[in-house]
Amino acid sequence: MNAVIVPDAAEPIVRVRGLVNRFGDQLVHDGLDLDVHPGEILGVVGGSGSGKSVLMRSILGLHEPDAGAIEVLGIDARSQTANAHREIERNTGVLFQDGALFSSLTVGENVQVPLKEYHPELPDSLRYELALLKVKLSGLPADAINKLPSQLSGGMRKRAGLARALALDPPLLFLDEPTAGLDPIGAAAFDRLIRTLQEALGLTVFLVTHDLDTLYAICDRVAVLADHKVVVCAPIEEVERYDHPWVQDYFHGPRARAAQSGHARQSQEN
Ligand SMILES: Nc1ncnc2c1ncn2[C@@H]1O[C@H](COP(=O)(O)OP(=O)(O)OP(=O)(O)O)[C@@H](O)[C@H]1O
Repeated sequence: MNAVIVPDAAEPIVRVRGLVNRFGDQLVHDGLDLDVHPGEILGVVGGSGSGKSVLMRSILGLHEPDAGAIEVLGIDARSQTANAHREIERNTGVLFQDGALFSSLTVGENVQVPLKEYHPELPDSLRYELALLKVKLSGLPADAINKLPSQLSGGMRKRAGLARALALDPPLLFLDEPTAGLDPIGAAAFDRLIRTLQEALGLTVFLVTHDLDTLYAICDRVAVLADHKVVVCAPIEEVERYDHPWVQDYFHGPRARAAQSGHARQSQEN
């Protein structure tokens, strides 16, 4: 039986060392190092094709890297054993970009998929109640539980995906561009939801994003992928000042100025 792992507060919850990924002649990662600290929201940014998704998939054991070491909650993610794979799956929730819900299952049935897999001993009624709790926790109305994904808006589908990611109470949550495709008000609400859940549940969050507002609003640290590695990983105020062409373009372009002034305005209001 795979149990929930309580993260060691003194150790990185994810540790990546010397990661190498290539596809044919194309080098994606070349000696990439990264630590994710317990209890933080880490934003991962980088240009299109810089390898954010491949990094996330490598950490989750969904992609086999060419070289390097990856530890997740003390488990060797590169170990080929089925038990290591299940331990990681049991302790991580993942929200993929499109929600990745089963289209023929209702929201409630989708949320119950991991519960059925890891807790087959639970009676159906209790599994339903647990799914309902996660649906509500994710900010959906209770009646969404009986709807099919096609009956929901894009934002609601993301919330349903989040409910499923939280089904097993994982200590570690991976979010792949959670605000992509949402309008600015919906995106800000989703950011707030992630921060609230992270604080209430003590989660660690690995968040791949292009959304500058998200970085300013909720990320404790930001890791920038460029030149096949993490060139800087620090609180956003430090990252903004980092002397690297991509970082300077990204954090000092017109969109960044809008996000920064919005963030400053919000901080003043609070
Ligand atoms: N299975 C694969 N086969 C071949 N090439 C791949 C595969 N997966 C990813 N790549 C390549 O690896 C590079 C990094 O891809 P990845 O999806 O990680 O980028 P990303 O930083 O997430 O980009 P985006 O911001 O556009 O989503 C890209 O050039 C991509 O084409």
